[in-house]
Amino acid sequence: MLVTLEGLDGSGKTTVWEALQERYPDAEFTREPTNDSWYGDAVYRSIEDDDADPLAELFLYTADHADHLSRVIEPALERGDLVISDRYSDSRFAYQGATLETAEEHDLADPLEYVVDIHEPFSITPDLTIYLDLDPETAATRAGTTNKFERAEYLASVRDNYERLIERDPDRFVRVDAMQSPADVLDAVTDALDEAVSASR
Ligand SMILES: Nc1ncnc2c1ncn2[C@@H]1O[C@H](COP(=O)(O)OP(=O)(O)OP(=O)(O)O)[C@@H](O)[C@H]1O
Ligand SMILES: Cc1cn([C@H]2C[C@H](O)[C@@H](COP(=O)(O)O)O2)c(=O)[nH]c1=O
Repeated sequence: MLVTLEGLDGSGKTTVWEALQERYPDAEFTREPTNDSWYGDAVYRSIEDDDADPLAELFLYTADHADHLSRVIEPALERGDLVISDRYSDSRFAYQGATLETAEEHDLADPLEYVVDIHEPFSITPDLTIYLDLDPETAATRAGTTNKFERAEYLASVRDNYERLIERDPDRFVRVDAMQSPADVLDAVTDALDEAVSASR
């Protein structure tokens, strides 16, 4: 079973992902961008480059995703493991969808749909996606505005894209209010996860 954690920068995904490791010691915990491959290294270089071409950046993230799938996710799912990923393809749909929306050099009719279509032939849709919902201003403040993505105005359009994704596939998403205390957020995530894991047995 594949479970993903999604949300804006600073929404608390990594805090939750780390806490879940105690509760699910046998699960495969993983993340995107990956932090153990040269594909992930290339993505982190692009994140630091304010002038990166948005389409080139999309394909770097997508290359990292393809490697992540074949090297980590597919083998774990074949073993029957529970896989919990801190960010996954919805991050690309929401973030690169937003970046390409304002990219003057690339005139795509619907950038979010374009990014979804690129993934369609090879990617795996998560069984459950937990969306930590937070307003863009709080997200940018918590994230510390350390890279080009962590700005409230940009995060507002990323949030709109997450709403579109939830609307397209409401049964896959569980929305958790990320303004709650970390303990309450963790409780809500754990409830959703426990329920999905029991239902899959
Ligand atoms: N529920 C919460 N309430 C208040 N602060 C929180 C909460 N959850 C996490 N934080 C704090 O917000 C900051 C960002 O948290 P975290 O790194 O878990 O977010 P993230 O979604 O993984 O961010 P990013 O996508 O930028 O890596 C950290 O300082 C963390 O301690
Ligand atoms: C997977 C993925 C991530 N991003 C962005 C979101 C963040 O600002 C950075 C790094 O992620 P982290 O969780 O803060 O380490 O990358 C993106 O734009 N597109 C993606 O597919």
